[in-house]
Amino acid sequence: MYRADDITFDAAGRRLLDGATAVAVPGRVTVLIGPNGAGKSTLFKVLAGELRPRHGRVTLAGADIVGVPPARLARLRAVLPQSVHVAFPFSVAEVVGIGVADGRHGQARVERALARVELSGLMGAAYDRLSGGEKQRVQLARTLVQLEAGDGPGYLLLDEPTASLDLAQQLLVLRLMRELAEEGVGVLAVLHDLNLAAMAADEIVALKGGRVAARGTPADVLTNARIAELYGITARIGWAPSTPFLLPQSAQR
Ligand SMILES: Nc1ncnc2c1ncn2[C@@H]1O[C@H](COP(=O)(O)OP(=O)(O)OP(=O)(O)O)[C@@H](O)[C@H]1O
Repeated sequence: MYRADDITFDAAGRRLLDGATAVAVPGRVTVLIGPNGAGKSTLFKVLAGELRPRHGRVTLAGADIVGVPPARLARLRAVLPQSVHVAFPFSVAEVVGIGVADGRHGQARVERALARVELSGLMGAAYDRLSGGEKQRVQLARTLVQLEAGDGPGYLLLDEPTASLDLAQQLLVLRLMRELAEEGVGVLAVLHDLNLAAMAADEIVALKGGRVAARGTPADVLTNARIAELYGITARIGWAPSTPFLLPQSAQR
């Protein structure tokens, strides 16, 4: 398992995370939700090894990731951050194959990954000319190549992977997350959209004020009381058929 346990993180004299725990489990999809400023991206960056916690540990298969060499870490887990800046005029295929395009195998992996995100037609296109949503799917394809070239199914961390995608592409990403989990990958994603979270997640972890406010199945977590506590709104909750969906109603006064 890939665990961030009891994480406390401070910045600029503020406690951004306060004893938060999140776990990516092979074969399962875990989704982090919570209001703006809850600490989701901070916890994500701690998990990814980008930020060092003040207290708590991040471990992969029992080993503290601090001691895992970066090249080994890259073969065990792939990370899709919220935004990626590509400074050079690379083609789509070059971005997708960054770091792992080893000859014929690399080329085949790049082609497979682009087909999975339905962007085969853009293989030779200039990355910097793509739309925001296309860039996001190209970056997702990059993580697929990285996982395929890695040691074992591995783990995939996604920060807001559906942020600039239309409805069809959101569903594509959800379907990919599920397929990867079925292939044994441990998937952990930050999602804002609670309906997408309900559709995607085996387990939801809800953060508020840097603490875990709730965790469990979508049906456990997405209740009226929790939604009010987390977001200060009321919501109408329906079922489709056993997955909850939410219609936000009004801010609580
Ligand atoms: N380096 C930093 N220094 C000071 N405060 C920070 C720093 N990084 C984040 N914060 C603050 O920490 C809080 C949590 O930020 P974070 O980005 O983790 O929240 P989030 O849950 O991902 O929010 P959002 O949904 O808006 O993306 C916010 O109030 C943010 O302003």
